[in-house]
Amino acid sequence: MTEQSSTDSAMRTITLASRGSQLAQIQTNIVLAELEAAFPSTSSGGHKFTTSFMSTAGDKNQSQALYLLGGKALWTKELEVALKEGDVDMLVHSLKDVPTTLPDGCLLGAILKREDPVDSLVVKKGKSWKTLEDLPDGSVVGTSSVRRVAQLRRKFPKLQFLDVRGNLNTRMAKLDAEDGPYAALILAKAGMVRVGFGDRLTSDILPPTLYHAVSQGALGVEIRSDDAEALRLCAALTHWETEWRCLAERACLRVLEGGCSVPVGVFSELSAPAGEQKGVLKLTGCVTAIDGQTHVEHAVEESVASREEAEALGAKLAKILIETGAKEILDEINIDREKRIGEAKTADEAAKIESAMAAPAAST
Ligand SMILES: NCc1[nH]cc(CCC(=O)O)c1CC(=O)O
Repeated sequence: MTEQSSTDSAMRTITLASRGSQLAQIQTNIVLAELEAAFPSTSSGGHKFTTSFMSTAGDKNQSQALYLLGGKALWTKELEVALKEGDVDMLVHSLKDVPTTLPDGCLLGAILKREDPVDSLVVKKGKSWKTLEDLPDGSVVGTSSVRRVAQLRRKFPKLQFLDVRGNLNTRMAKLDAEDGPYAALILAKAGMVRVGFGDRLTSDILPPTLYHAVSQGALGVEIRSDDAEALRLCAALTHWETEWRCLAERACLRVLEGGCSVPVGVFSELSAPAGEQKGVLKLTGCVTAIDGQTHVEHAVEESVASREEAEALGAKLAKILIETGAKEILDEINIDREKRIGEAKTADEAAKIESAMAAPAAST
């Protein structure tokens, strides 16, 4: 450690890092701007903030289906190595891509105010369809999320769902390609709005038609557990209502995971009296079989006065879902996973399926 950083923390430069995609860079710059506004530099010093962008396993492999890729830390693992080594100080993530259990030595320092968490429809350029109901029978809808496919197969049995990969620009190009297969895509509204594609969204797909992913629309900042200075800075970024909702949603997913990737959807609302840090949290969750045949849904509602109480409510919802049918869905997914691992031709392929199917990344 240099003398400067050990004696004068005000002079420390804090490096914010993320993936290098356009969306990730925009998100990191949102956090940068908030930090610079909250901690302006003064003539006598103050904080310096800078950014660093890196590509991850998820970025490098855009041809394989998400569920066949490297497991739950697809987007975060390489960044966490840089964080732990001290090369960077804060990781800016889409919270929905952050595994529900963080590696030892890392913690979520901040959760920022959420954008609308809903999923929305984007239709091919030149088409006049606005909603899923408008699409002709047999239309191909692009999404790489098993959660969306599972829920929508039930309600739109005449539509076809097809994987679509790549960053948002790539996906939009695939949608609009004249000879491309897609009539429409389903994407998280938050990401589309952030990259400036908001005007392409033709309709929101709201619950109970489609429950969104856990933590969708929220940004999370991951830091080293022992970095007291980063934690102090992060406190200025956190929007407590979003934090409590997302911690409750993440607690629900953590209990449901039990080592397998599941199509989990949620919806949460927190009504808080003005000026007070407590409120009534209502959380709805659902688990849907991959083929869309079975669907379990439940809602819980309680007064909460702390993060821990919000998390406890999320865990309680998960237990109710497990008791009311989610267990059978999870068991079936596990049996399918075992079968696929058994059928794998090489140990390498088996390990790949094993880790990929332990992944919530596939359920986004
Ligand atoms: N799974 C990829 C991903 N991770 C975060 C977002 C953007 C939305 C968000 O911040 O929740 C997206 C794109 C999408 O699902 O359409």
